[in-house]
Amino acid sequence: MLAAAKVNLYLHVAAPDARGYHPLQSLVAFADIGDEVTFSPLQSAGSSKNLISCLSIEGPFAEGLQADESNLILKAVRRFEAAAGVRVDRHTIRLTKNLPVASGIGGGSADAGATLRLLRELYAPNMPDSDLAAIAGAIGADGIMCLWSQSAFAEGYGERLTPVTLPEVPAVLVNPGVECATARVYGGYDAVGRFNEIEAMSGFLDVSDIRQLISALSHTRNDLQSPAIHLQPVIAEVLTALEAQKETLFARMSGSGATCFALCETDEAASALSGRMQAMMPAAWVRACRLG
Ligand SMILES: C[C@](O)(CO)[C@H](O)COP(=O)(O)OP(=O)(O)OC[C@H]1O[C@@H](n2ccc(N)nc2=O)[C@H](O)[C@@H]1O
Ligand SMILES: Nc1ncnc2c1ncn2[C@@H]1O[C@H](COP(=O)(O)OP(=O)(O)OP(=O)(O)O)[C@@H](O)[C@H]1O
Repeated sequence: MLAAAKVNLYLHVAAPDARGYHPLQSLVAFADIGDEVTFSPLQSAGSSKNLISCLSIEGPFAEGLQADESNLILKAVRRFEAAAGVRVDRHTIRLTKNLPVASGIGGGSADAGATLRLLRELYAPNMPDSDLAAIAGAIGADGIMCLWSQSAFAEGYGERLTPVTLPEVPAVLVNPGVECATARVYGGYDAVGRFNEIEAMSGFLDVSDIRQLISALSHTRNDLQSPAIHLQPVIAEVLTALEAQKETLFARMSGSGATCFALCETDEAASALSGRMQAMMPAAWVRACRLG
């Protein structure tokens, strides 16, 4: 099951509430690339004594991620077991970690979301969407959007979703290989103390092609881009490099960073841009994809 990368096409953030959480408004889209979560039946049902041993992690970003209770996949399993009143003991879980960790494209939330979709299918097919969403939302602010992996306006703290139809857009994702801890980036936004208002955005409801999308995006921001650059200045280098390329129609950082995205007219343009960015930044993670 694909655990699709999430891209915040824009992200408007208001002042924190009493708990320190930030009301926001974002347009999120999902890529056709991501991590892979696979469930395999155990040889003898019920033979797993310890679920920790049932999660294995492989792939280019496996290193540094623990296959223990700190992993969002096992957090999803635990919460699902409690909500459904079942024991998840008939399968092993394999995560192929293709997405960089703590990179603003929701990898951990997407892994949890893919896990929950598979768990429902295999262990509680009658569980309503609302129950599954409640589990995903308890795991993180991006949990519900990454559970459904559908383009949407996200409001509230990221949990209130309005589906939106976007054109499929060729894109390039670039992560410079530095981690951005979400809480630190929000903390940097608070430290500056210049908070934006969140206005209703209607310009995206009838977007049918990439030009209209970019025109609507030009009136928006990612309010976390500046505090993320303050923490990791290399993000500004990525954006400058992307903006200087002829294939780039629009470039911005996603989420709390450090991954940046460029939107392109065609798949060929995205592929050419991806190749050139990788040559310019050999240590970076660079991928051409489609957002939709
Ligand atoms: C930046 C975004 O990715 C945009 O979609 C999200 O707002 C963050 O989503 P996430 O990574 O799932 O966030 P969580 O794991 O729930 O929270 C991490 C930390 O981010 C901060 N946080 C998160 C969401 C939000 N609306 N306001 C916040 O201030 C809190 O300090 C929290 O402790
Ligand atoms: N399966 C997982 N994949 C990635 N990170 C995980 C996973 N399980 C736990 N984590 C922890 O969660 C934290 C956030 O990782 P993640 O990759 O989801 O961040 P992100 O891409 O910045 O997400 P967002 O865009 O939602 O802020 C990391 O510090 C990581 O150690």
